[in-house]
Amino acid sequence: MIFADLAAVTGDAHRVDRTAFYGLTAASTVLQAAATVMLVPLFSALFGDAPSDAWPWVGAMVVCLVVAWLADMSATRAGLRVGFGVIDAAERSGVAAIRRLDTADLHGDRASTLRDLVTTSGPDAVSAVVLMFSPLIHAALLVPVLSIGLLFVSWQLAVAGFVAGAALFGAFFASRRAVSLAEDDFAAAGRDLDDRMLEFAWAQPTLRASGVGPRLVADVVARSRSRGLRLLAWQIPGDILFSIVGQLVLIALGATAGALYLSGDLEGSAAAALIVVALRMVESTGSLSLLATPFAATERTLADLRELVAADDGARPARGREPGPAAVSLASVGYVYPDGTQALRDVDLDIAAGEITVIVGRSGSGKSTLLDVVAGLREPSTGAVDVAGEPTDAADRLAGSSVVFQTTLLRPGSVRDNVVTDGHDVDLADVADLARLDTVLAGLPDGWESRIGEGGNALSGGERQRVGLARALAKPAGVLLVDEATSALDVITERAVVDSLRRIRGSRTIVVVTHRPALIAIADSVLVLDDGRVAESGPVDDLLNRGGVFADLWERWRASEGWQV
Ligand SMILES: Nc1ncnc2c1ncn2[C@@H]1O[C@H](COP(=O)(O)OP(=O)(O)OP(=O)(O)O)[C@@H](O)[C@H]1O
Repeated sequence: MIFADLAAVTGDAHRVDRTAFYGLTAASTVLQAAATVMLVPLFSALFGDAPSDAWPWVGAMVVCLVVAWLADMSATRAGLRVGFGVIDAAERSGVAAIRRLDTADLHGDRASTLRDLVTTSGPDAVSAVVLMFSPLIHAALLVPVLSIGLLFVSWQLAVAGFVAGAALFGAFFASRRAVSLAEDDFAAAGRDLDDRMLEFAWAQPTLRASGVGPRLVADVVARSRSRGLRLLAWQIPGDILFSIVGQLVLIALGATAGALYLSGDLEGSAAAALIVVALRMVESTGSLSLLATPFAATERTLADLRELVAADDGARPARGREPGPAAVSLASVGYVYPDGTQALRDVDLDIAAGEITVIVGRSGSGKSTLLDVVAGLREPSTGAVDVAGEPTDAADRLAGSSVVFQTTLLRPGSVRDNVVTDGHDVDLADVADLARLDTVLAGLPDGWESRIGEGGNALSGGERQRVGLARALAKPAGVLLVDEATSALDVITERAVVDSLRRIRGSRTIVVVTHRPALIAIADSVLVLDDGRVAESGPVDDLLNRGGVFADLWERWRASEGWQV
């Protein structure tokens, strides 16, 4: 339902504006209906024995119309504020959703829906609130209110008014339904086209060589065009149906008034006034015929936005709750990339809350993919991931974990901007101490306020990683994931990172992808991946004693690094 969707998208922050918008629009409609029905006594007085009796009615009409006009102006302002609430929601939740996008999503309709929502449909909804909701409320209320007013003149006319209103709304919803179905078809064809273009871009050499690619794209363009024509073809009968019903309503009301006049139940002046009332009824609902197409589009946009906002809210950590370390368990987790590469197969894993787990394995064995799944950056293709004993989806895990990536990207701004990214209350001194960022800050001209990143102070790889670690620690998440961050660190910084992980041990569940002995040495348990499967797992000493894959890898790393644990 479009009103419920608007409320869900704009939220509590716009509750007052929405109430003001609906209330003032309804008040204006009732006043306009009252002014229209006043034509009946006004005409009777004007053409009766004492025409001067018409003045009070003229005065009342003017008052009603002026107050209605003032209410409309205030309603428009409130409606615009609600519209801006829609844009805010589209931008905020759209950007959050784009940040959560998995590569697999690019090969479906999600990316193009998101693009439309953030760039066009969301902003279009600003004007839609005023230009569409107002006439809709107006038309929906005016006919019944006019019909109630007609009860004071003649019950037959009131009944005719109610029937006419029902017919006009029936015509509106029928044409809106037809347009909506054709639009779904058209949108599906558009998404198909997006998919084919991406597919063509990815697999160009093969598709070009086989000569199939251009034909596939041409076919899908032709399909999209034919659905576009079908959409047009549905819009036209919708409009025609509405104007036919409008004419019939006018004739029926005119005929009822004429019959009542001929039977002597209605004065001539009242019958003349009623023709004006009937015209007003048809004219106010007539604007609905033009709204069928944009209405269907706005309905879809608001429904999509509502889903987006709900997903975004779900991705936010519960406010005021300081998450403790959480157990993580994976059951039969598999992951297949869109190109068919099976990166994980049947992975079972139990990580106790507060433990440090290190994932090792040869290049391409699936370590980063596994970390991405736990981080909520990817949804597994099969299997399930539970956190703190609860089943989760990617959005839950994204909200409950923080990640240090192999390289830390800095955005233009201060060190503080780069560390405190989600507006949480953070003890910066503590974070700087834990991430060993204090020595980096000491070397910068303005400490936390020093500009870094593009156009700012250049930081070394090790310094960037410490900013990355501080950023991850600043997020109050129960799970900390580290993806080979130490490969970019010098030995001194690496020792500092190992030291900070030791110090936060127990306060978060930590999972590290690495092949560095210094990090492996602090692990409570090690998981060895091989071709996407768990080859071995257990405490370091057990695995070394077992003399399997891990013992082999360990010897090689130590030999190549000359590192003494
Ligand atoms: N975006 C992608 N699309 C398709 N295949 C991918 C993608 N990313 C990784 N892969 C493949 O998935 C498998 C696992 O990759 P992953 O990066 O998880 O391994 P890894 O153990 O982290 O490797 P490395 O140590 O080299 O970083 C590999 O075969 C890799 O080629």
